[in-house]
Amino acid sequence: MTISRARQYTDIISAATVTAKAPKRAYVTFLAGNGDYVKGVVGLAKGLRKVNSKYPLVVALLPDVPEDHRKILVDQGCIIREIEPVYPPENQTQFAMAYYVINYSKLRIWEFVEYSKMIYLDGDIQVFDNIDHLFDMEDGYFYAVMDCFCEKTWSHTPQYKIGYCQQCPDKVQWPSQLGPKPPLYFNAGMFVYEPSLPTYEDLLTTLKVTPPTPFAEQDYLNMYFRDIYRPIPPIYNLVMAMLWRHPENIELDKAKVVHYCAAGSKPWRYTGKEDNMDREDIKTLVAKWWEIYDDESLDYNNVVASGQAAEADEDKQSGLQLLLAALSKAGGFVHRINAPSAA
Ligand SMILES: O=c1ccn([C@@H]2O[C@H](COP(=O)(O)OP(=O)(O)O)[C@@H](O)[C@H]2O)c(=O)[nH]1
Ligand SMILES: OC[C@H]1O[C@H](O[C@@H]2[C@@H](O)[C@H](O)[C@@H](O)[C@H](O)[C@@H]2O)[C@H](O)[C@@H](O)[C@H]1O
Ligand SMILES: [Mn+2]
Repeated sequence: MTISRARQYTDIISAATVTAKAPKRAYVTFLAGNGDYVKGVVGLAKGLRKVNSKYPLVVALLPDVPEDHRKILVDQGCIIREIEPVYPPENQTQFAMAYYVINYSKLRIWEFVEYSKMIYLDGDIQVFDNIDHLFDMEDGYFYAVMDCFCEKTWSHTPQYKIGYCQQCPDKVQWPSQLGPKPPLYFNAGMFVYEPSLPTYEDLLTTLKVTPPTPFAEQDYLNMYFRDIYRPIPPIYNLVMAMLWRHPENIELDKAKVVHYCAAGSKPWRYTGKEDNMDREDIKTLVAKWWEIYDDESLDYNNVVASGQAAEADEDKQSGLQLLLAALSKAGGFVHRINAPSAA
């Protein structure tokens, strides 16, 4: 084989290895409307930066998110991806919250197949400790934290009516006359999943023939992934109501992810007037959220600038070392520079 042919093969192999990149991972959140949830997403982006997460934050946003909000997110280092809304079939359902109807649009994130694995986080979530290790959990499952049925948002359900909650299954036994105990049910504000086009297509097709229910896409995702759902500890999604509903299941100081989903707990709208919002732990969690949101050192441009400054400094240092090394070849000169000054 001639040299040039061997060289050709080497070039092809090196090109192939470059293109066969390691599978990509990212966090992803969802943003709709022109309201103040954009503050939640900015807070989340800064929180992930503060815990030195290795992966970027993708924001799946609806067409109604205004240009100035998109710029804010790009300036915070987010990767924005516009998605089309997903609506459930025509229905008379009374959603637990009227705006939940837009949450079906979250289903678009299964189309982000340039990523092999993603962690979805609601915009009203903050990450206080690094959770990158969750990406290394076994593939082929849907990981999320179990929800709680005790808030009045669940008053439409049989479990609420009889006082049953999966967080304390022995407190009120599930009566056999109501049929089988409900399967484990997760909160859809945080989950670890693998984007996949076949799953994406099937999610949208199945949705067309699935009557909507009060918790909208959360109910739907629970039904759809029921067979591969694996519960993960509540430290990965502290559903706020757990603090007063099941304090025995919570170790607040160990919570890595806090979900500001209780009524009145959204930090950017917090007044402290709603039920439970005057609790000291809630006030502390809201203050912790604002500490990150207001921390300018966590702004993407400042982090990049300080990184560039450090790099420039490093370059300067290594440049100086190179210069000194070159000079040392000139014999002795460097000793005078390095020689400790006579005390
Ligand atoms: O006006 C809205 C309402 C919701 N969301 C997004 O949809 C998610 C789910 O809604 P929310 O967190 O309010 O539901 P909860 O967890 O409080 O039930 C939010 O976190 C946001 O990411 C949004 O961007 N704009
Ligand atoms: O569209 C349905 C939503 O349902 C869930 O929120 C609920 C749920 O957590 C209840 O258990 C609480 O009682 C309630 O306060 C809270 O709003 C998800 O957090 C959210 O992302 C989204 O899927
Ligand atoms: Mn939420």
